[in-house]
Amino acid sequence: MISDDEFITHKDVPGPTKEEIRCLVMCKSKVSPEDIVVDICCGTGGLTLEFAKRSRLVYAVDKNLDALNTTEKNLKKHKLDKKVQLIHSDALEALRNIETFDILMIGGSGGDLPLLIEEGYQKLTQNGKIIVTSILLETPVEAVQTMKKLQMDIDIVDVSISKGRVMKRGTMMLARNPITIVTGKKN
Ligand SMILES: C[S@@+](CC[C@H](N)C(=O)[O-])C[C@H]1O[C@@H](n2cnc3c(N)ncnc32)[C@H](O)[C@@H]1O
Repeated sequence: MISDDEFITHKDVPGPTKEEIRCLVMCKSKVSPEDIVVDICCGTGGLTLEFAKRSRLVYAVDKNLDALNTTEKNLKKHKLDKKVQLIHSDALEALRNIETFDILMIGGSGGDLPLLIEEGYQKLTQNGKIIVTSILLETPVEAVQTMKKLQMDIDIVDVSISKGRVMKRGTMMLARNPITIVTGKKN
């Protein structure tokens, strides 16, 4: 796993998905070296880079050019740029133009989540997975409702991570936002 402080960041782009959450996403995705992955809403590239290390090809999509440029810088820094195709586009439009894939990662939806899941499902290979990570309460509910309609196998994990800061007097545990990870597998 790449440490959080090894990512180049940009003031107008949300930082990378935290290392411990990336770890869980990789575990839930069961990504393999043959897989094609689509990471929509790639942001700083936190998940794009982890998938690139473990798969055949990643399509990284973001509508914000600063985000794509930041992802590109991080890919170059970690020598993973050959594995990734960057797409500057709205998520739904990008999905409509990609033929097929094994894993669809949705790390932000801009309000189109059910549509994204439905469109992604059509292109997903047998046993392929759609993963949704969220800090909002409503997003996992929307994801589960849509995946249920599509008769996917659904796994839901909600994690609250605290990181320890070692100080002179002792160690202070600092809480981070709870994150929900919803994974749907196509039957
Ligand atoms: C929280 S960040 C993703 C962080 C990323 N997973 C990482 O680990 O670095 C969300 C990103 O989603 C992008 N985004 C939001 N709605 C979008 C949409 N409809 N189409 C494409 N990108 C979108 C934003 O521009 C932003 O860069």
